[in-house]
Amino acid sequence: MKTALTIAGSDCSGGAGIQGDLKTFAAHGVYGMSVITAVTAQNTTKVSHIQGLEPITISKQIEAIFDDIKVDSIKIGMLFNKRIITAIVNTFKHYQLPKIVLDPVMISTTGRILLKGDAIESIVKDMFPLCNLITPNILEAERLTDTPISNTYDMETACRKLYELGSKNVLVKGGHLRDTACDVLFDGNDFTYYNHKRIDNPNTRGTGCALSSAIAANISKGQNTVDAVRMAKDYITKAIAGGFSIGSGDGPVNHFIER
Ligand SMILES: Nc1ncnc2c1ncn2[C@@H]1O[C@H](COP(=O)(O)OP(=O)(O)O)[C@@H](O)[C@H]1O
Ligand SMILES: Cc1ncc(COP(=O)(O)O)c(N)n1
Repeated sequence: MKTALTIAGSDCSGGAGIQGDLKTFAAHGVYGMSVITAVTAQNTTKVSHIQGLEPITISKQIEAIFDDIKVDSIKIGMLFNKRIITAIVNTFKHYQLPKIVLDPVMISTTGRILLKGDAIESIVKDMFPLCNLITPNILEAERLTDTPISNTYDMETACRKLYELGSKNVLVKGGHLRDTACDVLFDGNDFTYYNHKRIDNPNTRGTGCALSSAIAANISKGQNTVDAVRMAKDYITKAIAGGFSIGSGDGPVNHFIER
């Protein structure tokens, strides 16, 4: 059985974060494990509370897993603050790491800041160079490159700038574009486009979390990055088409679809 580890925040309502990641791993037939960075109280309408965990609690979770179990890939999501990032990076130094897929989560769909301002610099400096792939959405790519993005040409430019920050591959996600849901991958030489039609379904909570976890799961199963992203994009497209309403806000994507 292949394994995958998510290092992310808890979403008690089960759509995004650790809960969405573990559902994605399970749907891929990969044994999922989790290191929780922060506990959020959130639902389909808002994030009402965030408690970042103490760095020692995060380091100890990482050690418990790596001291005992082979980890075939890591997905990283909500990191919340600089102390948490430093703890993870320092603990990582003791282990041989598998490929890392990092979703630089900054703001929830419901509008709450999930990454403090001073943490952005640490992610870029200390984490990006450890990554096989980073998967910013348009807003995150704009913030990280300080450049507005309104089309796929701008996405390519952002990919080039982000690549210089140290990750081996960059995927800029186009879920926030108006007409298409086109994602652009850059490996330092070539661009790969993953172009799907936009699906008209508001139930898209957890899309970014599910996409990055699906990529990690595919990498655990031996896929290269280009194919792992292609398969994950097919997965998320179906999961969004099957997204359903569970509360008064936007509902979650559906991991229980026929494949
Ligand atoms: N309405 C949609 N129809 C089809 N694909 C979508 C839609 N919204 C998002 N996606 C896809 O879902 C994935 C997550 O993208 P995005 O929404 O940009 O990220 P995030 O959840 O981090 O904001 C990407 O592959 C994106 O293209
Ligand atoms: C713990 C956690 N991690 C990530 C997200 C982002 O997901 P979304 O963009 O769907 O709000 C979230 N809302 N909560």
